Amino acid sequence: MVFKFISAPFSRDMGIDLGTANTLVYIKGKGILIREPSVVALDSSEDSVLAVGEEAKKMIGRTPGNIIAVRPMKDGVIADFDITETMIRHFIEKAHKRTRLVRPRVIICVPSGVTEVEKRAVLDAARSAGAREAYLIEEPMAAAIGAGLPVHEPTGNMVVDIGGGTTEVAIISLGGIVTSRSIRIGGDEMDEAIIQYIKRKYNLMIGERTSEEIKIDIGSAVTDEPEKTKEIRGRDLVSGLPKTIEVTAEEIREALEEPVTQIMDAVKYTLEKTPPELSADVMDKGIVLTGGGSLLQGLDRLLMEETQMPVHLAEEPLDCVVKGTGVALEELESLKRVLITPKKIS
Ligand SMILES: Nc1ncnc2c1ncn2[C@@H]1O[C@H](COP(=O)(O)OP(=O)(O)OP(=O)(O)O)[C@@H](O)[C@H]1O
Repeated sequence: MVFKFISAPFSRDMGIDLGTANTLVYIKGKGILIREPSVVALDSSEDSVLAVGEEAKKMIGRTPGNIIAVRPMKDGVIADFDITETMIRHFIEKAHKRTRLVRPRVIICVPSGVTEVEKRAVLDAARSAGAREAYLIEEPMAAAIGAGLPVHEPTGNMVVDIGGGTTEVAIISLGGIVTSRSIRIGGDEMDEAIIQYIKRKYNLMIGERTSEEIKIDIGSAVTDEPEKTKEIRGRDLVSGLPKTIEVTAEEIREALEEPVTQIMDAVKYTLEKTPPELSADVMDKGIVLTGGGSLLQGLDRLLMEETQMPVHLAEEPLDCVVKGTGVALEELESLKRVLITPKKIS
């Protein structure tokens, strides 16, 4: 007997977490298919795109004069619209294996601080990249949905999403954001703080990638192993030559103190502005941390000490936002209320 497999038709509707550091794409019915750095490499002499994503990230800080590696979403806003559009188009096409037969519905997650002009720009980029309908969802809402919080219930849910460029703090109840605060401090700022610290203390210049590695390997908000060390390489600012030094976990904790304190202050500020009934709910259920920055060692513990509230790190914090856009896609009709732009574009 010959079996004939007929592939079930599946919708290519997609959710995109357009992050400062990483872009993730969720395809309805399939899950997360793309997870790549939000970086585009350009050849400035020919004005052409050389690489997008992982391949482009490898070029950061290592490019010859005519090639530039750009992060179009620096600081949680669209720093360069044309390049952002190129990046969105690339990821949409990649997720569709470069077929252009299906015009998908797309939900894009943007930081809550973006301006109306930027929102329109993202929608236009999605449309020109082939979307049939495009919607926007705010990052803290997507993060809360993705972390499995009951956002529709009449109860206070607090989410702190620490991304690359921004930290978004929000209290959500009944499908809406009641109080929120968005600051331009996130993982990137932590990397920068490490660069500045090493420069000040050791007269050594290190690059963004090295500094991110230091943060991930030995960085912390409160450290249990202050003596732990890491060897790092950079350029001596006096001799101009390459040099290797050792830094301790305690030094890196000190370097990260300022951005970490700013995140703590943003959470406390939001709690102060929260209506009492909702803060009582948060007191019971706790604060949920999402986003890659929340993986900084000891950050959850410090937040617990500073707020005297329970703090939970979401499962797979880097994926919460895109998972939230995925849920929004699956339940588009009932969730339209939480989408910023319910009006379809076509
Ligand atoms: N284990 C870790 N410890 C500390 N930081 C980490 C860890 N893993 C990832 N990060 C940091 O998380 C950040 C990226 O997080 P994420 O992908 O959630 O941000 P994003 O969604 O791209 O940014 P945004 O939300 O600002 O648009 C980077 O700064 C990265 O260095």
